[in-house]
Amino acid sequence: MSDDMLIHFSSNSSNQSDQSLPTKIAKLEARMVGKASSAASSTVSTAAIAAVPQQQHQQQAAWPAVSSAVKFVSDDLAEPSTSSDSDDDNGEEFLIQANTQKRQKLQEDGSATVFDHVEAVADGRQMIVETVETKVNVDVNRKKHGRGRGHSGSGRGRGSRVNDQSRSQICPPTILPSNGQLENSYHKDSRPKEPFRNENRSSFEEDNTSLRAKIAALEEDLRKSRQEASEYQNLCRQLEKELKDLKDYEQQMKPKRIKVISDLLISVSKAERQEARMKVRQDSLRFGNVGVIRAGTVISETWEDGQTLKDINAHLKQLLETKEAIERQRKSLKKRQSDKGDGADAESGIQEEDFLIQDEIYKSRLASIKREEEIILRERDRYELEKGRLIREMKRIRDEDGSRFNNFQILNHRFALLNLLGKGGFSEVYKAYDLVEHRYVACKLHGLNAQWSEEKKQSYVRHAIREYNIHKTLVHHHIVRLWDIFEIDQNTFCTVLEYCSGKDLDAVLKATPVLPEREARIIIVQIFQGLVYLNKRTQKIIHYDLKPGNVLFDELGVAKVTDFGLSKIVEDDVGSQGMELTSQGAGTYWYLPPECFELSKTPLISSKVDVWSAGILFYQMLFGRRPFGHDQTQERILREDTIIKARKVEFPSRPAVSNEAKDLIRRCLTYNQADRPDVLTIAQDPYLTYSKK
Ligand SMILES: Nc1ncnc2c1ncn2[C@@H]1O[C@H](COP(=O)(O)OP(=O)(O)OP(=O)(O)O)[C@@H](O)[C@H]1O
Repeated sequence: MSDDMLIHFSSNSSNQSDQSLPTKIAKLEARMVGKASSAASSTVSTAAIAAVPQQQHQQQAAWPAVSSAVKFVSDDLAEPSTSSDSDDDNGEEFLIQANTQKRQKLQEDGSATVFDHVEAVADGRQMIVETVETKVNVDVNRKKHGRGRGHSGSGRGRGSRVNDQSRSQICPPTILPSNGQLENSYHKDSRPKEPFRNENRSSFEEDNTSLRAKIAALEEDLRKSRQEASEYQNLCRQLEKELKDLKDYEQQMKPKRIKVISDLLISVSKAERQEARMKVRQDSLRFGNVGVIRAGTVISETWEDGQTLKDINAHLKQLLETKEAIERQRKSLKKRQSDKGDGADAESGIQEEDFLIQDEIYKSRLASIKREEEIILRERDRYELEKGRLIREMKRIRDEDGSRFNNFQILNHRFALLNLLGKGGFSEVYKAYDLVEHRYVACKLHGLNAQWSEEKKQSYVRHAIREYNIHKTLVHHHIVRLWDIFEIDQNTFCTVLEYCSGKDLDAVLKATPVLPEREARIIIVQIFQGLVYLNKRTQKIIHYDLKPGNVLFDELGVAKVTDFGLSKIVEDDVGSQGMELTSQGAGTYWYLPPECFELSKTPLISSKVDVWSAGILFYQMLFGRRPFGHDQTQERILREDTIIKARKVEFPSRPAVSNEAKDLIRRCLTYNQADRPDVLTIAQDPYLTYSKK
C-alpha cells in the first residue's frame, strides 16, 4: 500500500516535471533505499526494495496521514510536496523526516492541541478552515454579514475581504485526514505554540481595531445619510406645499385669465365687425347697394349699382358711341369713294390717296377703341366679382346681426364664440376660440326646425350624432378635424371643427372662375389623398357630398374636405356592386353620378360616387363651369334627367388644358359605374401621382 501511495504521490507531484514515469519510479525506489544507490539500475532497484521494510516500519504510523494529505492537497496547494518532488535531494529527506516529525509533534501536543475543531472543505483547489480561536473573527464576520455586506462564499464586499484576510492570517492551511488524525504542514517546523498565539492575538487586535474604525466610519455615514434623508423630506414637503400653492393660485387665476383672453378676443372681434361694416359701406358706394322698392303693398329688395360701376358703364357707353360715329364716318367715306368712281363726285377734287389715308385714320381709331373697351370690360368683370363678394358679405353681416349667438357667448365653458363665418341650410358657423386648447376653432351650430315634430327632431339628432361619430375618428391632413360635439339646448347642438382660415373652394371659384391647370391639379390631388384615406380604413366611407363649398383651405393653402353630413359607412358585407342608397334625392345634383338618379330600383353606390364628383370639381376648376347642367337649377336637372343623359363629357377649346388632365376627367366621368375606377385605382393615375407615364 505504501508503495502505491508513494507512486501516487510521486506522479501527482511530478505533473509539471518532464521526467518519464519509469525514471521517476526508479528515483523513488532509490529514495526509499537512500542516497547510496545512485545508479538507477534494475538490480539496484531490487536492492532498494529489499531495504524498504526497515524504513517502512518507521514510517508506518505516518503513512495514512501522508497518503490522505497527498490525496487532499491539490497541485497548487501541495507546494512543499512539489518542491520535494523536484530532483533536489533535500526534498527527499524532507518527505520522510517531515512526516516523522509531525507524528512526534502530534503525540507531544496530545490533547493540548491548538485546534479544538478543524473543518476542511476542499473542492480540489480550496480549503476553508475554522477554529475556535477564530471565533471572535467569525462573530465579527457574522455581524458584517448581518449588515448585508459581502458573502461568505463568493462575496467580495468590505466584510468579506476582511474575513478572508483574517482567515488567512489566523488559520494556516490545515488538513483533516480521513482517519481523523491531524496534519498541519505549517507545524512541520515545530514552532512553539505561545508565539503563535501571541501572533494571532495581535493580529486579532489589529483586525478588531480596523473593524471598529470601519464601524465608526459606517456609523458616521449612516448618521449623515439620515440627516440628508430628513433634509430631503423637509425639502419634499416644502416643494409639495409650493406646488399646492401654485395649483391653488392657478385655479384662482384661471377664471381671470380666461376673462382677460375672452375680453381681448371680444374687443378684436368687435373691431373686426366694425371694420367689416365700414368696408361694406365704402364698397357699397363703389359697387352698389340693396335698395327697397315698393310696388303697392309689396316691398321687395333690388340691387342698385354703385358709382364705380356706373362710371365703368358710362365709359363703355361712350366708347360704344364713338365707335358707332367712326363707323358712320367710314361708311360715308366709302360711299364718296365709290361715287367718285362713278364720276358723280368728280369735281370735289379728293384724290384716291386721301380716301385711303382717311380710312386708315378711322380704322386705327376703331382699333384703339376696341383695346380700351377690352380693358374696361375686364375691369367691369373684376368689379362684378367684387360686387358678388360684397353681396355675400352683406348677407353674412345681416345673418350675424340676426343670429341669436352673436353676443360673444362661451359655449360648454370652453368655446368663446367670435364672428359668424357663414350660414348654411340648417346651420350657422362661427369662428371661435378654444379656451382650453388655446386655438381657433369653427363652431357649427345646428338648429333644428322649431316646426318639426319631436320624432323628426330626435331622428335628426340621432343621424347627426352618428355622422359626427364617424367624422371624429377621421384624422388626416386633407380632412377637416372634428374636435367635439355637444348639445346647446333642445333645438340646437354644436360641432367643433378645425378652423380653416382660407376661403372655401366655392368662394375661390366665385372670385376666379378659371384656375391655372397647375393650381387646379394640386387641389384635386389633395382631395384624392383625403379620399384614399377614407377608403383605406377598416370602415370605408363614401363622402357623397363633394362640392366646392365642402373643400376648405387653411392659412397655408392646404385643401381639406369637410361636411360629412351625407357620408355613408360601407359595411363589410356589401357586395361588389356597392351599398344601397337610402337617402336618394339628397346632395347637390351637379356633382352626383348617374347611378344616384336611378329610379327603377334602389341604387347601389360605392366610392365611385366620390370619383365622379371629384371629376366634376376638376373640370369646373379648369373650365370655369360644370360639365353637366351648369346653368340649370336643381329642380330642372331632375326634371330633364340631365345627369342620366350625361353619357359623354365635352371639353371647350379654351382654356387650353393638357391631354393628361382631360384623360383623368374622362376616367372619373365614366358613365357606367361598373367601368368607372374606384378611389384607390384612380389615385394611381400618373397625373395624380406626378409620375411620368
Ligand atoms: N371649419 C371651418 N373653418 C372655417 N370656415 C368654415 C368651416 N366650416 C364651414 N365654414 C364656413 O362657414 C360657412 C357655412 O358653412 P356650412 O357648411 O354651414 O355651409 P354650406 O356648406 O354652405 O351649407 P350646407 O352645409 O347647408 O350645404 C361657409 O362659408 C364655410 O366656408
